[in-house]
Amino acid sequence: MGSSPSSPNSPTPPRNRTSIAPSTSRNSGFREIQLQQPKGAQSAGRSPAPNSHHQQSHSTGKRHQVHNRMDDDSNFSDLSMVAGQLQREQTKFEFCETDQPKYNKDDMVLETFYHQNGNNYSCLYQGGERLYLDSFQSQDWRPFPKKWYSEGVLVTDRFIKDEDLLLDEKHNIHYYFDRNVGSWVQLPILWELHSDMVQRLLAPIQEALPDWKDRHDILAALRASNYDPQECVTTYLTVGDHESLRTPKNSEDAKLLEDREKKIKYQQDKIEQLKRQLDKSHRRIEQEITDRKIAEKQLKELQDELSSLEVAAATATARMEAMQLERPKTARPPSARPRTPAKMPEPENEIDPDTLLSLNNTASELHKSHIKLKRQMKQKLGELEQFMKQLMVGVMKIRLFDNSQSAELDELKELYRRETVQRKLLYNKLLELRGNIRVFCRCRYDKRTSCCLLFPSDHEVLPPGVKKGLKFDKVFTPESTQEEVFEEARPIIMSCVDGYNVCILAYGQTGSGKTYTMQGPADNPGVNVRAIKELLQICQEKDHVDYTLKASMVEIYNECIRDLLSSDVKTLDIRAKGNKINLPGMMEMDVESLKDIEKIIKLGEKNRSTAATKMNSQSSRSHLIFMITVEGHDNTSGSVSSGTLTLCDLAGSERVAKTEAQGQRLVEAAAINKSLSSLGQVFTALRTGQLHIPYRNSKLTHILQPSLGGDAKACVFAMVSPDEDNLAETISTLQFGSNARQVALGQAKQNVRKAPQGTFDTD
Ligand SMILES: Nc1ncnc2c1ncn2[C@@H]1O[C@H](COP(=O)(O)OP(=O)(O)OP(=O)(O)O)[C@@H](O)[C@H]1O
Repeated sequence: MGSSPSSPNSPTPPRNRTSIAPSTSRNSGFREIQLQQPKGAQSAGRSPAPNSHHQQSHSTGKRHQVHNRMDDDSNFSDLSMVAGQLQREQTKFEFCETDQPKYNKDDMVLETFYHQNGNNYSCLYQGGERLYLDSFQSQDWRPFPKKWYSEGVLVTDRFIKDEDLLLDEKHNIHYYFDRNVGSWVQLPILWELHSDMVQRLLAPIQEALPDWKDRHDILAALRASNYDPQECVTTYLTVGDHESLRTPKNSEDAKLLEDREKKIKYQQDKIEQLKRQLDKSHRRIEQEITDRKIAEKQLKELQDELSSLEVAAATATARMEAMQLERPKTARPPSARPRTPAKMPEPENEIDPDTLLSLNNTASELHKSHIKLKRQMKQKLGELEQFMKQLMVGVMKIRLFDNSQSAELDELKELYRRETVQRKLLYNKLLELRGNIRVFCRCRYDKRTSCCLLFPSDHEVLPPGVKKGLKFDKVFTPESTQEEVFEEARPIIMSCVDGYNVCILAYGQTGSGKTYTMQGPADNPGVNVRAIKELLQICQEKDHVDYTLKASMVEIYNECIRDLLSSDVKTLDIRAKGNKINLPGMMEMDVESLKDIEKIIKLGEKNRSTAATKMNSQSSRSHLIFMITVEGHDNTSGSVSSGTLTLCDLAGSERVAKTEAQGQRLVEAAAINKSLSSLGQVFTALRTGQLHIPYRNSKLTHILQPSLGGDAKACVFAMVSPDEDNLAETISTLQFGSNARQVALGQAKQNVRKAPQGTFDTD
């Protein structure tokens, strides 16, 4: 929409004020105009009051500086006269921007702008900004065009006070009660900053976090925390960086997310690098310790050798001295020996002087080698000492490095954790912006027939004979694979682990491929098995959280809920506890692996076909609902989260007339039609923001209430046939999907609490 008004407050007629009259203003330069509304006058076409109780209390509330004089009948004729004159003459007003009244900074003022072309608009003025309401139906506030200052008259109606405001908690939207027309009007988000209520909530946050100055940021965080200041502060402290609490601009969300992911990747790489360095240092320390052990061993060997040499030297010296003492006289110098050997035999213990000489030489050699060894030993000891010193310095250095690295590692881990939290916040924000209900269209593959539908883009389907294509979050053509289909549903599985109620359902006429998409053949499974596999994998990856998964399976046949996991396929009742649903006595089975799930699905299918045979019905005539509750106990924070994944294969949506159903088939068809049209009504009520959502109109919508309300995320598959013969059903399915796609659920709420509590209670 452009900046200039497309139309006045139309299709809603302008306010039904019958007269206006100028009077003198308190503020110079502003023409104060008194308004009068005749008794019983109502502005037709205004949105209905969301809460009649509030309406009543406000309509009797006190007025603030209002120039309306509702009871002053004496002005009536004067005012009528001036209004008539204004409209007749198409007055060229002289009012200009500088003429506006001097309101206080935080005043929130409701005004009416009377355009010279005869239309009038509700305006809001606050802190220098003025907005006008372009259409009551869309509640679309736009900046007040500057040129209008010379094209009409602005009239101060009233100052909006806290008691005039109403917070619609489901949608987090503030309304104010427009007493002049007796209806509620949505406030633009940023005006909340000026409401007394929001200011009261801002005060404790600013007191707790004085560094957090940007009030727009705080408001965004408050909205994200459901207006709970305590939760807002806790989130800020958990995340540790208020950047993450900023509501990013829609167009920048994806980029922000990408940046965060890059940062996380960078930090993960750095952690890896540090880990590698740490490993290297540990290996170095180990090597040095081994070297030291070898050196110590060598030293010990040298010492042993030295001591044995010392012993040998001492023994030799002693023997030599003893011999010298015993034979001093018998020993002769070699020169004195006779040239011919003497005939007399040598006495037995007389030692040959040569031997003595050689022994002497040996002793002196030994002595020399002893001295040499001692020297070497001393040198080696000095070297070893030096080496030990170096080793100690090395070990110290490595220890220091180790400490600093582990500190850095801790810091990086903390950063990583923060980034992950921020990524999650952004991711949820992105999902919210995309809408908590995502609707996909899938056209079944059929080799017997060509496809009658056109697919102008990945997001549009154009049936033959229809001028404008119907838009979806994604369109899957007959050639799309089961993997591609699941890829689009995958992101919400993560949300289930985080404590959100999540629902995936397939809607469409019989034979359009609902069961193929949800269940799929064994060798090419559909969304159900892939979703549960993903769920189990995510749960396994989070090692600080203990998860308990429980599965249950029910079918709704002729408005009767049957427990497919109980041996006697008993029927169940629904009990409601607020937004939560109990199915007393419903069988729940523990799930730890994919095998458990396969067994459960097999058991459910067996019981389903047995029940169908007994009832003489077909299984496709009932809605199949498979529920997995995921309860997580966080060992670090002690919090308990609980989410439910609901997988729903709806019964065929074909019309009774077309199937020419009779007897039991007619009863079945009527029950299916009732529940599917209730589902449509729920989507319509959510889309139009009705206060009452008719969940209880059918067992199907009642069971799905926790997954379709304001605190859930859902994926709807609108399944269509490629065959032209089924065109009427195809268009009806596409319209159903398109209707569901326009549903804007409120901010999804995480089910995180202190004490365990199941969404689907079986007691
Ligand atoms: N994308 C596809 N590729 C190949 N075959 C498909 C595809 N979609 C459906 N089929 C086949 O079309 C037939 C009908 O599909 P399916 O049983 O899933 O329809 P349905 O909508 O669940 O019907 P019902 O409402 O009766 O349960 C099956 O034989 C199925 O194998």
